[in-house]
Amino acid sequence: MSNLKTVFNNHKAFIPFVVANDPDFDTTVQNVLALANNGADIVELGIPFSDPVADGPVIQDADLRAFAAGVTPDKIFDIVAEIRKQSDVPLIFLTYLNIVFKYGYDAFCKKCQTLGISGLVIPDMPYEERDELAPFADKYGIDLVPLVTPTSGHRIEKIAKAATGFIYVVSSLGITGTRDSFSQNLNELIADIRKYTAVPTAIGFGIHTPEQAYEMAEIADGAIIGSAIVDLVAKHGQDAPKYLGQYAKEIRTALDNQAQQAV
Ligand SMILES: O=P(O)(O)OC[C@@H](O)[C@@H](O)c1c[nH]c2ccccc12
Repeated sequence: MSNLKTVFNNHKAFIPFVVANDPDFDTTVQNVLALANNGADIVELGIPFSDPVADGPVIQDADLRAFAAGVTPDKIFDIVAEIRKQSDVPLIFLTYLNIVFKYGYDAFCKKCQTLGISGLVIPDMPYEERDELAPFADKYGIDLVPLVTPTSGHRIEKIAKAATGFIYVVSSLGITGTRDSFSQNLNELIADIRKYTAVPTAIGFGIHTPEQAYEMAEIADGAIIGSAIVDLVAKHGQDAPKYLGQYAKEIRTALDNQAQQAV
């Protein structure tokens, strides 16, 4: 098991997402450092994929920019190595299963351990198929962070009982992208998860304002933000680190205010 769970101790976690190699190698490194230095607890690095079925247009476009700049899994490992020279912020990969399969389960997980990648979020790997990868993740101490959605229903028990690191609670049905409202049943969903595990929960999908982050932190242990950040990268290109830093500060403040309220 990795260091992920401890991030949540007495703290609302901020988990931003960026696409690796968008728009290039150096900017990705600087973006992650800007997020880490301004309040991110875990940074989720997206590995671009040709058929990202769970992703909306903002992240699809970022994947295309990353491909245009020549991304490969090994280049992403080099990005992580560069980040590691300057930061020990916990990192996780968001990747589709085919990337890991093609690289080789053992080789991929081993590389993650070497570079200090704490966990993997794999949206197209259902619970029922995790046994293929789980032995390798366990061998190298990598958490497989599962997704629970508003339609997980009776599957929540087994998903929660097998979870390590944290549980990614999907705020609403559909694909990634900013939204103005979320599923009405998030409180019940999280109460259901908590019947089976003490592993922390973080909500993602659609969050973009500090107010929404605050609201999600009332319900869960953390907030995950992707498209809003990727959108800043699209707008500002190589100047993005500055904007990501400012944005991270705003979200950090909102989450800390919520935690204060809760005391
Ligand atoms: O972009 P949003 O709506 O803020 O959602 C988080 C998200 O970007 C990130 O966690 C993510 C990117 N691609 C995914 C695919 C599936 C699940 C989650 C993701």
